[in-house]
Parts: sequence; C-alpha cells; structure tokens
Amino acid sequence: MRAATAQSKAETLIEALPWLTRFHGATVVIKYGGNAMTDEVLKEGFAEDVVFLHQVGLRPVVVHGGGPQISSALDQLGIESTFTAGLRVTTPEAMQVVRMVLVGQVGRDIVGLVNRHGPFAIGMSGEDAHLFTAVRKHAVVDGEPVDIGQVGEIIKVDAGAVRALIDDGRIPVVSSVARGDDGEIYNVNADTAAAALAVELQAQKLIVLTDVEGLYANWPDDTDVIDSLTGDELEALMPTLSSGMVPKMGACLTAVQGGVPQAHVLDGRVPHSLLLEIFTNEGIGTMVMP
Ligand SMILES: Nc1ncnc2c1ncn2[C@@H]1O[C@H](COP(=O)(O)OP(=O)(O)O)[C@@H](O)[C@H]1O
Ligand SMILES: CC(=O)N[C@@H](CCC(=O)OP(=O)(O)O)C(=O)O
Repeated sequence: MRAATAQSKAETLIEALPWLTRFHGATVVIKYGGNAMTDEVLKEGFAEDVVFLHQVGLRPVVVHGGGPQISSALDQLGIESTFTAGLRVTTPEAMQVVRMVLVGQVGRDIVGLVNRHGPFAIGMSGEDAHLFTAVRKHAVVDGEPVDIGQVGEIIKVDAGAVRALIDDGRIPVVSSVARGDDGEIYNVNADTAAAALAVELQAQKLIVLTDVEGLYANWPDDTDVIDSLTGDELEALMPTLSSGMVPKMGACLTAVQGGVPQAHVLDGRVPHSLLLEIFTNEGIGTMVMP
C-alpha cells in the first residue's frame, strides 16, 4: 500500500518534468482576483503555488485585484459604488478608498502570505517608478462613451523596477493603481493591468484566477466551459460578454495580440489550480492562444 502511494506520487512528479523543462526561466504573470481571494485556506494555497513556481525556476509576477474588498470598504464608509461595463465608477472620494484597500490592505496580505516561505515578495503600486501611466478612460455602453470617473486606461508601462526585482530573485506583487502625467491617480481594472504588464514583460503566460471555472459559452443559461479558443474567436465573442468577463477576456485578448503565447482563465476556488494548469497534461479552465 505504501509503495503504491509512493509510486503514484512519483508519477505525478515525473508528469511535471516536460513542463518544468519547458517553463524553466519563463516569466508568468498571474492575476489574482478579488473573488478568488476571499477564503483564507485558498489564499495560503495560492501563496504556496507562487513560491513553488519561483523555487522550480519560473519567474512569477503577481498582479492583484480586490473588487469585493473595495466594495465592502466603500459600503462601510457609506460611499455608493456602481459598475459600468465591468468597471467601477470611481469618484475622487472612492479613489482614495480604492488605493488604500488595494495597496495598503490586499497587496500587504498577499506579500505577507508569500513571505511566510522566505524573503520573496515585494509589494508595489502601479504608481511606483512609473510602472503604469494612465489616462482617463470612458466606458462604452451601446456604442456611446460614458464617464466613469477616475478610471484609467494604461498608455505606458515602465517595467524596469519589476525586472530588477525579478532579476534579484524576488516576486513582485503589483496593485492596479496607475499614475497620470496629469498628476491624477487612476483606478485600473486588475485584469487589464495584468495584461499590460504581461505584454511589456513578454511573459510566456498570463494566468487569470477568478471565481468561475473559465469562460462559459452560454452564461448565465448554462455552465459549459470553453476549453480553448483563438484570439480571433475571442474577438468575435467580445461583444456578447457581460460584467466582469468583459475586462477579463479583453485582457486575455490584449495579451495574446501583444505577443504572449498563452492566456488562461482558471478557477481560483480549486486548490492549487495554478499548479494543475502549468504542470499537468490535462490543463484546466479556458486557454486563449493567438
Ligand atoms: N461568459 C461568462 N463566463 C463566466 N463568467 C461570466 C461570464 N459572463 C459574466 N460572468 C461573470 O463574471 C464573473 C467574474 O468576473 P469578476 O467578478 O470581475 O471576477 P474577479 O473578481 O475574479 O476579477 C463571474 O463570477 C460571473 O459572474
Ligand atoms: C476600474 C475598476 O473596476 N477597478 C477595480 C480594481 C480592482 C479589481 O480589478 O479587482 P478584481 O480583479 O477583484 O475585480 C475595482 O475598483 O474594483
């Protein structure tokens, strides 16, 4: 019995060999979504996975969201908050809360969990060292531009500081707040920020963890997951998507069109989904390829 259990562990390890070889030294940008990070055990598992990737020779970079955490902070402060086309309408007052929650709370939590394993994670706001420069973005509803306040569209990425951290053996943990050349700070959807960074770093993969199994073909009527699709197929689907899937799939499209060979949407509620995606033959979730 013991030998059989040990044997199956060896098989699992050896199945990972081709993937370890293929992704050795590869930069992988991981977007960790607010809805997949509400459970303590899952958060600890996520941190373990990221450290595992680092220790086996990949170069993970984390970009995190925190939508639910921002919403509950705004609620507590009695500040109203709505979404248009998957983006939070952000007043100057809300922007202060967004920055405080993302940079001061959610980012710190992830850094802390990773650093239980060693001196790896360093938190950064997208404002730091001009990482993300943005301009004011309008949402488009029925073809018309709609003002959504201090929401930013990234126009420039300076990833020098991120590269320096990676080269120093660290794991950058980035919050999706951007600076503007106009002196403003901007709230950027974290999926969008992750894609911009993945393109700039020419990552091997963009992996977006969320709270559904992947992209559902006929959501909300049924939950058949689309296993894989091309950038062209995704582009054709984009106008049919709703809510949080709009920025998420838009991010995957930006990544593959920008030279990232694979973009994935995974279920962050599945323990160790990152490892399953990268190191097993089956793969999980939805994969987008150019
Ligand atoms: N086609 C679709 N497939 C899967 N989920 C969808 C789809 N369209 C909309 N959604 C919604 O998008 C949500 C994921 O986006 P979001 O809540 O912004 O996630 P996160 O906080 O992880 O960024 C899902 O929980 C689901 O409610
Ligand atoms: C403009 C915009 O919508 N910004 C997001 C930023 C956080 C985020 O993207 O968090 P998730 O990944 O958890 O959704 C927000 O304010 O909620």
